[in-house]
Amino acid sequence: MVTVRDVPESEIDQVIDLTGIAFHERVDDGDDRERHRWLLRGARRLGAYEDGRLVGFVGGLPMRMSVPGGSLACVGVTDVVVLPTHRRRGVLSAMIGRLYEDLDAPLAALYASEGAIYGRYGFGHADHAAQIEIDTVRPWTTRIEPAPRPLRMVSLEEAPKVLAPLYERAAARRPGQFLRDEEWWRRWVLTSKESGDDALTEPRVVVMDDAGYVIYRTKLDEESDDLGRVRLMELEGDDARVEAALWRYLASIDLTGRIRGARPVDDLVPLLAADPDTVRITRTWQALWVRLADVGSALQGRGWAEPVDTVLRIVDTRIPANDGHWRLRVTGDDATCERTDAAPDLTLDVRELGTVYLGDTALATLVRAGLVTEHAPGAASRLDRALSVPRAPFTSDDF
Ligand SMILES: CC(=O)SCCNC(=O)CCNC(=O)[C@H](O)C(C)(C)COP(=O)(O)OP(=O)(O)OC[C@H]1O[C@@H](n2cnc3c(N)ncnc32)[C@H](O)[C@@H]1OP(=O)(O)O
Repeated sequence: MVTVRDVPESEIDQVIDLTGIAFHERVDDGDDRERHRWLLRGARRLGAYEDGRLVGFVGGLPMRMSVPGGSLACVGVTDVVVLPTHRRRGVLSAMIGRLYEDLDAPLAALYASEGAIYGRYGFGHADHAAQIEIDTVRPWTTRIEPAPRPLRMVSLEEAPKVLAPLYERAAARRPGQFLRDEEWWRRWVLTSKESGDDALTEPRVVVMDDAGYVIYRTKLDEESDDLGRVRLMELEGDDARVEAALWRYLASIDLTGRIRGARPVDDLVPLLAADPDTVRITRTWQALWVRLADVGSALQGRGWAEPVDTVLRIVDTRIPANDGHWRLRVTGDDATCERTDAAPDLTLDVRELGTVYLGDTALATLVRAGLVTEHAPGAASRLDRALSVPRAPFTSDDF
């Protein structure tokens, strides 16, 4: 018989060993394990136990996510694992059920190892990422004049303080970003570990003071005579000229001939490049999944692009407090979302609400796909106009 309960701090190493088995990873003693311990110490830890032995785990990180017009508390769901000997017996469902009993944030979010898993728990894919590759073998220039201000390389020690205000501004402009404290910067972002590629250098940080920054790693191609590569981790600029200067800097790094990185789908670089043939989007993928844990607070807590007054029939089989009719009324800067008995304009599963919440996918497209029912003609398009965001949502942090 499997039971679900909190995992004490003393058992964190057992959790890490379990994740190694489920994710097919080596978990050596060392920096990676210490980093993982740190992450789990700060998490809500739910374990599934059989005869006192840990057979499943779900972690919940207390995070804060940028949403249109501000930020909201969000549980970052991580390290979801079940021992291979116990799979497909409902262990994950039991752990998620327990997690949902006392989620203390309007939102939950996760990265899915497989897209087929989390829709049933009310998560919808909420943003996309694009893999951008830039050929920089020949001199690379931009169509606009890059900001002429100097760039300086900053040590990893100094970086969190310098980058924090720049990142906060960037997160305020773009939904889907997680706010960071100094420890998160040091242990999670600016770390030489977990790059997924041992040949990559530690992160390099280059800043244009009070305007933008780039974090990247580099790697020489030892198997061929090709030039090395720049692995872009983050690039944020307050305006296009600052971004142009940062891209041009990356393109000019000696002994490298290619830049590669995961970027927002509306990244400016394909437009900025003087020779657009040098920039390729090699693939796009669904990145973060979002779950509205508390529909009322999540809808009330985000900013809206236009006034709207609509009734939604939300179907939520896992969190009953969300299930039912909700009236969303947005006037000026004020938004209310309350229960109602009124007839709905739209009927949708809470999963679909996660998909449209950050402005990534249009509700009208979900109506077209037969996933949302529109009772009042035009209701989806009206809500889409209110949901719309000036920049595509994107998430830099992986967890
Ligand atoms: C945020 C993250 O950490 S993502 C990482 C997820 N973890 C992994 O990929 C590691 C390897 N896999 C595992 O550890 C496990 O197989 C898990 C966690 C994915 C699933 O755990 P299980 O205990 O087997 O899931 P459980 O038995 O509760 O299944 C619940 C439902 O999900 C379905 N399901 C579970 N895993 C999958 C999957 N990989 N693909 C499709 N459906 C799945 C089951 O069929 C079941 O469906 P039903 O409710 O219609 O009957």
